[in-house]
Amino acid sequence: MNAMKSGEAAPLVSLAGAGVYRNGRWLVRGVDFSVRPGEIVTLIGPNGSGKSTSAKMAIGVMKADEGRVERKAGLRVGYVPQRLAVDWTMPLTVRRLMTLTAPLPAEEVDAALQAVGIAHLAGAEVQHLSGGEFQRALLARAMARKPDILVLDEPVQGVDFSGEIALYDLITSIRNATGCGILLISHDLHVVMAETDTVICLNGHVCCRGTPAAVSQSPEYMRLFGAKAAQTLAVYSHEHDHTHLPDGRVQHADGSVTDHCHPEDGHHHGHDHHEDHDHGHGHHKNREHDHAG
Ligand SMILES: Nc1ncnc2c1ncn2[C@@H]1O[C@H](COP(=O)(O)OP(=O)(O)OP(=O)(O)O)[C@@H](O)[C@H]1O
Repeated sequence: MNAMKSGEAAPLVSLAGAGVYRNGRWLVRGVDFSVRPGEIVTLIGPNGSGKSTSAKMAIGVMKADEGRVERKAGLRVGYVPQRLAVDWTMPLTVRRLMTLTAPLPAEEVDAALQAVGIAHLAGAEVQHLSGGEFQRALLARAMARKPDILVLDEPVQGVDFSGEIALYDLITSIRNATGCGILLISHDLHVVMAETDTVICLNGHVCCRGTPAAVSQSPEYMRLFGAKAAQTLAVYSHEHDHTHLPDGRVQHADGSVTDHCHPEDGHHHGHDHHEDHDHGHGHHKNREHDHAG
């Protein structure tokens, strides 16, 4: 639990049993989570498991077809999508990128670039930026609008290990400085930002949720990743026992394919505050199912 977070603060966004249905199938169902001011929530899950869809539902970019999605009145959202719809054949400076979709006074552009450590690259062409510099430019662009919630879809894509640690440190310091809530989508199934308050693992539904295990504090982890990494990264250990195929059917761990998840599984069977790191989970019949919402 971090000092910035007020446990009493009303959620900025909250989803209850939310799902999206498109082109004859459910992309994701039964999604429950909320993000409060100062809180960091990380969505993980395999490709196509509904991470981006859930984040888009949370901020209203995609409409939920079931369940409830509530947002604080007047919520300001800073969204860094996985991909930008930009014509990369055209030269584009970092400064121009900052004002591409909405005007921003020059001094605010400079301040935002300064805050993410790339003030010296204001005149550089976006095409020439490294992966880490590009993600910083996108962060600056989102932060310049002083959002209540920052939604980052895979912010460490194309970034090496040390760059990843530096970016997570930056995200933490942005949270500490502004108190904004952060909804992060991670491409890594098992290693998440240590500052994460809640990990939500999606697999077409909420598969499990919990805090990142405190293994990052363990001597073994420090030996493996180094002390600096151990401060920033934590392991979230779990197993998936089934995969949702693109045609809507479900492939189970034994290779069998059925039309649905097993009926007793429900759409989501979270076991809150899953903190043991050796203990995988599956669709065990005797496990407590989370059908809230
Ligand atoms: N607008 C849409 N219309 C129809 N299907 C969609 C739409 N957006 C996403 N999908 C499908 O929904 C599923 C979930 O996609 P989503 O992008 O949420 O997954 P993800 O977990 O973020 O995946 P990745 O890790 O690959 O980014 C995918 O099968 C995708 O093809």
